[in-house]
Amino acid sequence: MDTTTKPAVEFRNVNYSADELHILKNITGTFPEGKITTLVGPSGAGKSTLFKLCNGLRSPQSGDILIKNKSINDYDPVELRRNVGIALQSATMIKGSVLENLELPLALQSKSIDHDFAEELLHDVGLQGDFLHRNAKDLSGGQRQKLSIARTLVNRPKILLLDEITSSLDRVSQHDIEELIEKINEKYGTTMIWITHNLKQALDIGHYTWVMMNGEVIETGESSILHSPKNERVQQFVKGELE
Ligand SMILES: Nc1ncnc2c1ncn2[C@@H]1O[C@H](COP(=O)(O)OP(=O)(O)OP(=O)(O)O)[C@@H](O)[C@H]1O
Repeated sequence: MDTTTKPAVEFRNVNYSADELHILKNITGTFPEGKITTLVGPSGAGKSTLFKLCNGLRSPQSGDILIKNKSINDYDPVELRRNVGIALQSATMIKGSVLENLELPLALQSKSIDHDFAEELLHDVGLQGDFLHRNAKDLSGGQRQKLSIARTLVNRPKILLLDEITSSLDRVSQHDIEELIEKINEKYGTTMIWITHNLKQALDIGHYTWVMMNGEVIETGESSILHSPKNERVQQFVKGELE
């Protein structure tokens, strides 16, 4: 892993269990600041659970998670949400306009969004300003995902967690979103952690990768390790022999 870049997120011996299941086992590692790191691994490896620990939805039984060198335990929930945004595969919308959806993170803090800022956010994700007054339910899947990403940018998070954000999209929209994430990463230096089942995407877009299996981090490094992994189980995984 990169030793020259500061970590945006650091896991130190993190263990997490639920219902007597040891889901994350002694996770140690860093997600470098300003880089895109992909999180890959078979279904049930613990990838989404790791995200829930990063944004405070779950707490580990032991170990520590540092966000920008400060223990996650020392963040209040609003400060944590401002620093760590999340976008999900489902890109869930509330009933109403694009503007109302974009405003949601601020509405939760009883604030409204500045119109110019709303247009700038749409522009950042490649949507025209006149989308603001459209009904969110009329958007295509790709447009909904762009809006969902714009919504996570309202708080200008330093870290963005992306959970399978392209897996329900067609190839063109998928490519659009990949370009968009690269653009945001370059423009704002946002650290991205991206769960994907698409290894080509991990190779094309990710600077670094973590390979997880059965709650453990098995191999990490530059994304190119996916071309020739050292670990035998990771070799099987990249050949598609593990589900
Ligand atoms: N609250 C919970 N109680 C019990 N088991 C859980 C809980 N949350 C997750 N698990 C289990 O922990 C394991 C890891 O789940 P997780 O969703 O993190 O995996 P994943 O790598 O994201 O999988 P996928 O790629 O299929 O989304 C799974 O076996 C899951 O069933």
